[in-house]
Amino acid sequence: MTGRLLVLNAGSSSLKFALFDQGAQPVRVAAGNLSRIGSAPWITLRIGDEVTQDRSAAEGRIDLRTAAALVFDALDAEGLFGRICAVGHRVVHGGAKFTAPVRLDASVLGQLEALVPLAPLHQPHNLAIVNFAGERLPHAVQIGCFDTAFHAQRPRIDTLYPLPRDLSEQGLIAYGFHGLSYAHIAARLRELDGEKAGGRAIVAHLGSGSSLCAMENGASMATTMGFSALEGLMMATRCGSIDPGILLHMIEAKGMTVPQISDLLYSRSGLLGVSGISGDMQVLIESDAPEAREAIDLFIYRTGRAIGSLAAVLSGLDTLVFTAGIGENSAAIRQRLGNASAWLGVQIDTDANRRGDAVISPPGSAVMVYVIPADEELAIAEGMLACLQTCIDPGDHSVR
Ligand SMILES: Nc1ncnc2c1ncn2[C@@H]1O[C@H](COP(=O)(O)OP(=O)(O)O)[C@@H](O)[C@H]1O
Ligand SMILES: CC(=O)OP(=O)(O)O
Ligand SMILES: [Mg+2]
Repeated sequence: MTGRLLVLNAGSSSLKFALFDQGAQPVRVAAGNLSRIGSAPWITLRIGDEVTQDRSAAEGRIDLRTAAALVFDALDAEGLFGRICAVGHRVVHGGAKFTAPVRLDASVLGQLEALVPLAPLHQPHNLAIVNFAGERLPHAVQIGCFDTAFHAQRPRIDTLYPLPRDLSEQGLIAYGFHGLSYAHIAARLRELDGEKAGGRAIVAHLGSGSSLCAMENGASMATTMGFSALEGLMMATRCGSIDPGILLHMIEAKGMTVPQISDLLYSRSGLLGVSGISGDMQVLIESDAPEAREAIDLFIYRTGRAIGSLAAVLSGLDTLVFTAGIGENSAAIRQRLGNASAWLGVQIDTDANRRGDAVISPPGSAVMVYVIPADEELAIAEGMLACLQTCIDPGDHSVR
């Protein structure tokens, strides 16, 4: 009997999880999501095609370690806890060093801990979940797969900031994130379009955290997130790109401390900050408040502008892909971003978009527009298999 792979994908508003049978290719046997961890935690679990859990998971805000405990309990209750031989984790920041899946031993974990200040909404929670999984499944191998890895080979010019050279050499460069999602989308585009993989493509990963990736034949050429997961698009609670002069003003004129500024930029800005209501796009869409409307308008404006900027990197556009929570579920946001990108040749078929079809551009349009579900879990499971084959002896799970 083969072992099973448990995948844990901690995002800023959710803990997604999946169980795969180990084989030449990973075969998914169960999957679920503990969403809205910051407001009203809700868990869904699907085994095969059957939804076995779809319920409130806790009262009010929980941390990710608690979320992991709830997920482990849900798996246990369904009898899915045995046979897990490896746990794969989405680790948001791999820095300059970790550009491929790696076994999470004490030395690696120490190095990843040092990157916590660069991704405070994610990295500490990722590592807390690794520790938790190690306690609950002490015999399972733990493997980290990195959001930064997919972007590591992109042109150097896109990684540089116009700062003194010695700072770039110290690692103050743009890393880019959401790479596990982009790797999966690139693989799907390759299935749909062969080696061209959509040619000059922009992938819009619009979730709680949002970013864009410009791809050429499936390879990352440019991306909107940078040194940290703060840069680029306006997000649920993160500001995205702002004038760094604002930070100087906060420090000099307002006397704000580093933790106060960090809290402002990561947790009190974006859709939440502008609306004053919520960082959840669905809540804002359903609201009549003018502040909610303005927050959505700003999200569209800035995302549309960024699509234009990445199209300039690609010198044109053949393919546009929407993915992640907002990209997959909101026809209204897709329509508005399509309209904002009409000058690039983007057209949206209103009915196909409303139905959420896989292709939402009309036949014969200059730019193919797809909706492709994010599947970071599959990208992680594939990374785990590669790591188990290359760096771990399958016999005893010890490092070769
Ligand atoms: N039907 C919908 N309309 C608009 N936004 C939606 C819809 N469904 C989900 N979302 C948004 O998707 C976001 C969560 O996306 P997700 O990719 O799961 O985030 P993360 O992985 O960062 O936790 C939430 O902000 C939620 O509002
Ligand atoms: C990197 C990042 O922002 O991830 P998420 O969208 O899952 O919060
Ligand atoms: Mg996510």
